[in-house]
Amino acid sequence: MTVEERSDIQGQRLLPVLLKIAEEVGSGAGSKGQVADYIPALSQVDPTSFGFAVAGIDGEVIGVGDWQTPFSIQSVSKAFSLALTLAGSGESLWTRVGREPSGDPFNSLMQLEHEEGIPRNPFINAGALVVTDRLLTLTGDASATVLRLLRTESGNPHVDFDPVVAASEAAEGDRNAALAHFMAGYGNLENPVTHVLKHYFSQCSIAMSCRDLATAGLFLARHGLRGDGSRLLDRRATKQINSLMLTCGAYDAAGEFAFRVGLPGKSGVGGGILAVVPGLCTLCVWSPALDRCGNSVAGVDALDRFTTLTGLSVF
Ligand SMILES: NC(=O)CC[C@H](N)C(=O)O
Repeated sequence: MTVEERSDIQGQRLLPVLLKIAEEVGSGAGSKGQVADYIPALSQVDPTSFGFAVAGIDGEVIGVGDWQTPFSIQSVSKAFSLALTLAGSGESLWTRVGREPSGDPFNSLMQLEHEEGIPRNPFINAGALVVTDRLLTLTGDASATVLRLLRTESGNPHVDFDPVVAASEAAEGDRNAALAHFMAGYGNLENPVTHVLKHYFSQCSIAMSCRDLATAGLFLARHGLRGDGSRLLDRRATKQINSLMLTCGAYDAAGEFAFRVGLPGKSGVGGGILAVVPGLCTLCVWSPALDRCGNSVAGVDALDRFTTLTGLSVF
């Protein structure tokens, strides 16, 4: 038996765990932390929202709370653009972006100057901009390629960009523009800054529910296999993405996330977190109130409790 064939998640067994977490954590969602307010579209989201979904590698999905409500996936999209880029161009990406935790905020410029335009990892904004740039060269339309993957793997053809969110990201995008121009100055972008930014903002604006995001991320739990059984990534690349999610997926709180949750995870300032139990399932939790590093307060708490209660962590 290979790891891909390990048993199903036995959703009925896990449902009481999710219900307990929804009661203990979800009921207090919004009481700690702040909803992202750098763009109006995100600041208007109800801070008390809480959803949690678990998707098994066989496709079974269970969830509680607002698990079917779409939210802005923001930086969770970075895991998918990285997967597509590694699938398309393999190892060559690693000459242009590093693999070490940054220890700095996700939109920091400081480190980029020290390291001469080579971002520390693909999950800080600078690194994600390089990944988007590569995907743009590879496909001609980076954000449409990410959207197509998310639609196909979630099985939901209605997953879409949110043009209002994308437009306000662009309107408030000076920091990301600075990062992109800076890297262009070091010769680390292949496409015009405006194109790269447009595709980056679009991929961040995609709206999805916990149900759809957990399902779409299952290739990370299936060692690279897509829902139809075809291969998106080889085992090695999938292992590498999961490893990066563990070490770099929660910005400058990645150490704290690994300490508490014990799983690869990627968070976004929309309040979503996608986590992976390799060989078994994916988890997606959403609650919009964030800590000072930009991670969902209730989301991290819920994942911490889930892995503790079930023993489903990589440790
Ligand atoms: N950490 C995030 O989710 C950041 C995404 C956001 N769109 C930005 O680029 O600032």
